[in-house]
Amino acid sequence: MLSLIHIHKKYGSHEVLNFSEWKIDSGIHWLKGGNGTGKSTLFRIISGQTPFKGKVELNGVNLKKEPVKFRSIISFAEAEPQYPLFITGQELIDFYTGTRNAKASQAANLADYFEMSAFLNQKVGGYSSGMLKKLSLICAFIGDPVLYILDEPLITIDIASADKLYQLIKEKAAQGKSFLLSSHQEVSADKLKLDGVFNIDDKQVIRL
Ligand SMILES: Nc1ncnc2c1ncn2[C@@H]1O[C@H](COP(=O)(O)OP(=O)(O)OP(=O)(O)O)[C@@H](O)[C@H]1O
Repeated sequence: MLSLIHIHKKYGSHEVLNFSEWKIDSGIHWLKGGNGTGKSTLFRIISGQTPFKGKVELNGVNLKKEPVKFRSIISFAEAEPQYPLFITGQELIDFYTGTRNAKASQAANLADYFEMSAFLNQKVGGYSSGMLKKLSLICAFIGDPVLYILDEPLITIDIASADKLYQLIKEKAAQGKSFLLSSHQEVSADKLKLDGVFNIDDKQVIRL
């Protein structure tokens, strides 16, 4: 499903990632690693958000050769989402719905599911960190991508929302969708059956 070949990533002279190959099949995958080991960097590479050396392919679609097609089949939720403070949640959702050719009803259902509907006409600048995170998760689930990349999806959201997120991931995975998750908290096996657990160590991605 996803393959990364000969990946090199530096910020200035600071090399963060350097490995020859990482391949994963479809399923739910969890990426571990201490602070600053490169999890977010790896996710940004796969989602086409940062320049890198190497090759990334998802279901045979090459990120560098077909960037628009590639981006249309992935969804990425940042660990710490940042949006212009003056837009409303609804405006952001409408943007995602439009660019992903999704139905407005899908976003409305997601907003209801995460109990965000009442806040969507407020400006994002007034949101709490948990509300902002839930908005980013709603946006990530808009459309019909192949792979969902959720960077630290559990931070700042309450327990009920985390359980809802687990449920949604399970439903999507049952439909054949794949997930790449990072979390400093343990993902308990009774909540989510993981197909792969990986660690970033010494610039490499290692299966645990
Ligand atoms: N935009 C950037 N410019 C310069 N250095 C960066 C940038 N982004 C990340 N880094 C550096 O790259 C390294 C990896 O950072 P990254 O955010 O990918 O780690 P992480 O594993 O996600 O960390 P955490 O668990 O703390 O969120 C760190 O040393 C960080 O300082």
